[in-house]
Amino acid sequence: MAGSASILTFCVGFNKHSLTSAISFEAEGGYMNASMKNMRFCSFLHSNLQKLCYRSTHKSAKKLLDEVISYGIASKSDRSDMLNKVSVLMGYSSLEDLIEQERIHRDSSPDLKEMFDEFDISLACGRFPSIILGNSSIIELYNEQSEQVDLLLGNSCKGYLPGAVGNIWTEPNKVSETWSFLDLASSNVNASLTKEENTSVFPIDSLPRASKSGGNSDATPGSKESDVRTATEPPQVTESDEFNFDLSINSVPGISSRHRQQLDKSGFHTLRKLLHHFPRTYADLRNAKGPIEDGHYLIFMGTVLSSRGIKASSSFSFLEVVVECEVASEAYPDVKKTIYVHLKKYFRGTRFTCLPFLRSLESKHKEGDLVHVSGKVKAMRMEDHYEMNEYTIDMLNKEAESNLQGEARPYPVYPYKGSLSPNFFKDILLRALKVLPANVDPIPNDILAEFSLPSLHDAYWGIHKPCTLNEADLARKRFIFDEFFYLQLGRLFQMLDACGTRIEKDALLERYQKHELNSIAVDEWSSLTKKLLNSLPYALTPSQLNATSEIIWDLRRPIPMNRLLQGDVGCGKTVVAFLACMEVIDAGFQAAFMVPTELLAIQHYELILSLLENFGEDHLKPSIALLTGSTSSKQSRLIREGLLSGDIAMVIGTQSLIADRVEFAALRMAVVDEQHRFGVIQRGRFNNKLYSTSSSLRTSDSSLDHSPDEKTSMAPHFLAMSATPIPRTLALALYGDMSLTQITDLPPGRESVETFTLEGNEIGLEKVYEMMHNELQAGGKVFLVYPIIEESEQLPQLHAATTDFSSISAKFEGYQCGLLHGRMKSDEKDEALRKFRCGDTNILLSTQVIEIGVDVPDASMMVVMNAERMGIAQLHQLRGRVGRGTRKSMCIFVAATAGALNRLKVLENSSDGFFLANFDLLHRGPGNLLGKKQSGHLPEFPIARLEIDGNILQEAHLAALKVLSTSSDLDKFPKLKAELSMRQPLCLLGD
Ligand SMILES: Nc1ncnc2c1ncn2[C@@H]1O[C@H](COP(=O)(O)OP(=O)(O)OP(=O)(O)O)[C@@H](O)[C@H]1O
Repeated sequence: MAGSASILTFCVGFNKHSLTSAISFEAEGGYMNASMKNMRFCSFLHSNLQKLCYRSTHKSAKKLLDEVISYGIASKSDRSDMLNKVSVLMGYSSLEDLIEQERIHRDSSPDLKEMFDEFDISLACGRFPSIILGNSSIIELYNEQSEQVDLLLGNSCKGYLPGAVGNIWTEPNKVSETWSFLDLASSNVNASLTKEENTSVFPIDSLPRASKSGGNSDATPGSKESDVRTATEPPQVTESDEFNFDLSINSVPGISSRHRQQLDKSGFHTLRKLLHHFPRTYADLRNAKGPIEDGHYLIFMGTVLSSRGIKASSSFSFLEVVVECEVASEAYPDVKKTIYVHLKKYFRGTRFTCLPFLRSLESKHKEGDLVHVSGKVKAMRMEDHYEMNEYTIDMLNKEAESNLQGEARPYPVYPYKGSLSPNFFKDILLRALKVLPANVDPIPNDILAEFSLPSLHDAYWGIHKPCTLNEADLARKRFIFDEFFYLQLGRLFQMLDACGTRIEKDALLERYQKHELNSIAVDEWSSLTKKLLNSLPYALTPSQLNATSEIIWDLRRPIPMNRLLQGDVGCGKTVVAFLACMEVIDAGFQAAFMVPTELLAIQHYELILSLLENFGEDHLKPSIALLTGSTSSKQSRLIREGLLSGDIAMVIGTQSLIADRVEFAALRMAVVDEQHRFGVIQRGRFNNKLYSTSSSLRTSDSSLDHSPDEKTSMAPHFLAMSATPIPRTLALALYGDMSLTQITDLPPGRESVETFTLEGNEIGLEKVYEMMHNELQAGGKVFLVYPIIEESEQLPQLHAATTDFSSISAKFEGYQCGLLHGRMKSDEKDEALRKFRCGDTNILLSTQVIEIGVDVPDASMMVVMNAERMGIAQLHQLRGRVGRGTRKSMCIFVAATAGALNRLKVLENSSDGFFLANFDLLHRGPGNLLGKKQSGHLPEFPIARLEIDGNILQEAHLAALKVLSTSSDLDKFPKLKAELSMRQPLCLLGD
């Protein structure tokens, strides 16, 4: 969409979609370039909300109506809050959900898509592979809030915003009292740095560009620089020794004190911060070649013919700027013809009809000024005259002029930052570039050459002053590479730092570099491990065997394992982890197994006990304990004593395992199930539980590399498990130091779960109940999953487990219903699950507590209410609770609105957890895939996007390994070490 003007125009008649579009647009920054838009949106929202409230008799709806009156003057967070509530009132689970649905709706409706595409200036950059319009956010080194922060954080709202160029609506009522403010904020008409302003700084051309870098310079076609880059005066800083990216902005010559203050106010304190203010996109300054058709978004360059502020009536005025442009004639492409573009901007209100205001407006553009205009064209009556009511206009300087004559080069378009205009950035950045010494790159040349990267010097030039789009693209790749590279380098550096000896360091590096699998064959597994293997009622799948062998190989190494075991739901990870635990227990050590819920802890505990039953002789059985929040204090004291003395070999439990009071005699392995439900910090806490010697634990000759007596402190091996398959790139970003083991096959005999999506209206629910009846009659068991426990006033559209309990019981007479939710006591939950498992209950109404790990192999049907509230990966996890046995199973996702079904459809067609996790990553971003807890530990990548730049992350990982194999303490690369500590103070790295 181009602007709220157009959105509101087509929203005149109320329908749900128009309100959705407007809210979605507003939330995504509709207000962001001109705060006065809120007034307009506010009235629109209010009037439509009134209509909604007639339909809803709910008290909260009325209250919301009162609140929305103040939308226009509310703070950003309050506005966000209001939009959220309106979204919920409309039947969406949240504002984010509304945007998601809106996007899907738009994508699936050709008409709407066309309408949106029409405004999409990404068309102008379609040929530009990696710079994505509106997505290259401003680098925030200091994290201060930019004026242009979207209402919604999160990725869901990015990706189809047209950005400043497309946003046009101007509501003059809020134009600042001082008209001088107008050029900066009153519209999207980009405030140009006027010639007068330019006089306060030295002429750019007097500043030299440092000579071309000595790095991998031939990777960048940067040699075709125009004369503006030539040197005539000595630079302020050219010696790379003296140079530092974190120098104050004062090192850039020729900045007036006013501009310095403005820069400072906008957070540009250092050269690095300034240089990382990247262009939002690049425009092609050559005038349109193809036919000029109504409604097309086009870019022209030309000279201003006239600029007039016209009073049309006592309360109505407009500005008309006419730009003369030369374009290729349609009939004869080689022949030029002249066209006239009329840029029009309207003002309503008596204040805007007075002469000084109009004069001030027209003086912004002078006759003969070279300008670059872009916007939606509409033919006027006169031939070769076109109108643009939604436009941006940029003043061009000499450089652009010379470009026009010579070879066209991409024209960088910068985002506004505070009161600083795009043109100001063009100017100041050119000055900053000129003080860059050629040899500033901390990354060694051979690494640059190996990964075909331009030097840093060339990359800065390439991104700010590219000669070609490829050059800009390559430069952008370099900056993404840097973001990933320093992250990986920091993590690996810290890991190596923790290794005591050279041998350990080499072993660690070798492990990362070797791609072939290292594994220990079953014959060589310890006797206890083999005993457990033989006690299993089934044979391991090839994948399970491989995974166990790989883990055991790691366990026999002198350095702590750090491995992520992942596989689809129900693939049998638990038993692999148990086998690994047996391996360390056999060697005389202890193992801890941490799971996110008590229910799961009990389930695992019961499973291992039942497997140990088959062991026969008692004295060979390791002693195993269960420790959760519900364990009585007496019992938990006994367990803690047992762990400290070494009498207990393995403990299964919840987060209580990492409580300070729990100490181990010889903890050698920590397993964390559903790793991403815990923060990375909790994982790190196991490392504090270093073992000390405990000969009492020794039950056989150790096959591990050394016994506890030989070494007194080593962090335990760490095995994380995840059934939300984390795409490899994400895993690398989250845990740069982790090895990955994947279980790729499912136990034999599993049939895929037949999946349906249905709208939760009366007809839909009747259908669901009918299917449930059929399943129960056929002897099946049904999970009925709810988003909340009790009905809530705030969330009237959500089904609730306890509320539905009696109606479901009545509906399914003759069948027993059970209830399971997080507010029940531990033994009540356990009992509810037990009854369901043994068949005493046939329907289990539950909340998402069952999402993780609950294993009832003969449960054959699942119905998920308000499925629209959950992510795809999460729904897949839930679905994994059925189809775990050999019985044919089915899953129904019920969504509150028809619109929400589209997103869920992917689950009907795929049961591949890796595919679905990738889908979630692409559509909702890493934050949503991982959930709040874990995504909080995701590093910030200002320009890289994990979901599409994954290959660069892999390269960065390899490059970091390469550097550290040459010099594990980075002493051979002092510049790199300095840069690393600048970017990521080493004490803050890792966990
Ligand atoms: N090789 C196998 N052959 C047959 N059944 C198996 C095999 N491995 C595991 N199972 C069974 O498959 C079911 C799922 O196993 P498990 O609970 O270990 O899976 P999981 O990967 O941890 O799943 P989730 O992530 O959903 O918790 C269990 O009932 C288990 O007994």
